[in-house]
Amino acid sequence: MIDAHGLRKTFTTRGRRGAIQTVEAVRGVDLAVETGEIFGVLGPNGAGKTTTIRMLATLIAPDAGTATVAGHDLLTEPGRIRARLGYVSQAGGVEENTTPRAQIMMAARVHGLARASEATADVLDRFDLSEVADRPARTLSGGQRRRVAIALGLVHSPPLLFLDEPTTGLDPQNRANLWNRIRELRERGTSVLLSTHYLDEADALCDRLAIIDHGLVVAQGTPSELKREVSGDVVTLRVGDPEPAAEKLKPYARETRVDDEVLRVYVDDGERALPAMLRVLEEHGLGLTSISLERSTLDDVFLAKTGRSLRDTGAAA
Ligand SMILES: Nc1ncnc2c1ncn2[C@@H]1O[C@H](COP(=O)(O)OP(=O)(O)OP(=O)(O)O)[C@@H](O)[C@H]1O
Repeated sequence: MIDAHGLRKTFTTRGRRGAIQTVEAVRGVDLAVETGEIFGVLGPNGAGKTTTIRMLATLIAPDAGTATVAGHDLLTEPGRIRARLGYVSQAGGVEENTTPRAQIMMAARVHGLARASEATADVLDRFDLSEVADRPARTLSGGQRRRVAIALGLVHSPPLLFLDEPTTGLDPQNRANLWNRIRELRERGTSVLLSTHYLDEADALCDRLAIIDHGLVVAQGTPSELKREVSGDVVTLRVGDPEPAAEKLKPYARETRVDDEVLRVYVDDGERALPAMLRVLEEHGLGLTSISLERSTLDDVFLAKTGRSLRDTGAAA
């Protein structure tokens, strides 16, 4: 759905005293998004997420690089791409004094839909907005307003939807609700590219993701691939005699470590290794008092790739 190579964008602005400042917002981004997946661009504030999305959505022209988006060339066929995508900005583009129905209907007409009112009613229904559809948008809750913004981007049923930080500022319940709506989109075959600075969102919602920092992709893959690559999981066991237990568990481990009565087993995929490890301990009569599994997080990946924690960059986790 998206295949981008070497995208770059530098902004030039004039400071207060007229001095020219340049910001290299995106410094060579490669991205590949498959059809029908939820792809996340994860990074701290200012990493270049919005700029990347805006280039792929044909809203700003890249300084360098090439991309195919929804089957068309970004540089030579932006109009064709535009007809096949939906774009929801961070601000959302919802007009306070107009009703959701009127705004969505207008968007449907702009897209030239023959059955604009049916398409509007359908998208309002899918996003659980029918009951509030005829009130001015300013009277809606934050979660409802965000759903209106997404409905606006979706009324023409595009195969590709861009969502720029869709859940920022929402409470946990509204975030979970929106995650489910986004999953439903995937089930209908829509490809979704979203940006986020939430680690848990990237982990729980995205099929694959690119971690971006200072305008560069520092890692790309499924959440579990990325986590496995950098650190794997740790199984901590308390056993009567840890040394022989460590010996028996070596075939399952990258590394084992014994500290007093505690045995730590470093594995690639803890969830898979755990049943086999338990079987081995039982077979050899190595009495187990407790066992716990600590999984690595995407923050461990960010730390390994950039030398700092995403939590410490000021981004909420
Ligand atoms: N129009 C612009 N003019 C000048 N600088 C810009 C412009 N747009 C973005 N930038 C700068 O480019 C860098 C990347 O910004 P961008 O908005 O792409 O980051 P982001 O990862 O989306 O951040 P956030 O999570 O805060 O939205 C930042 O340093 C930003 O200040």
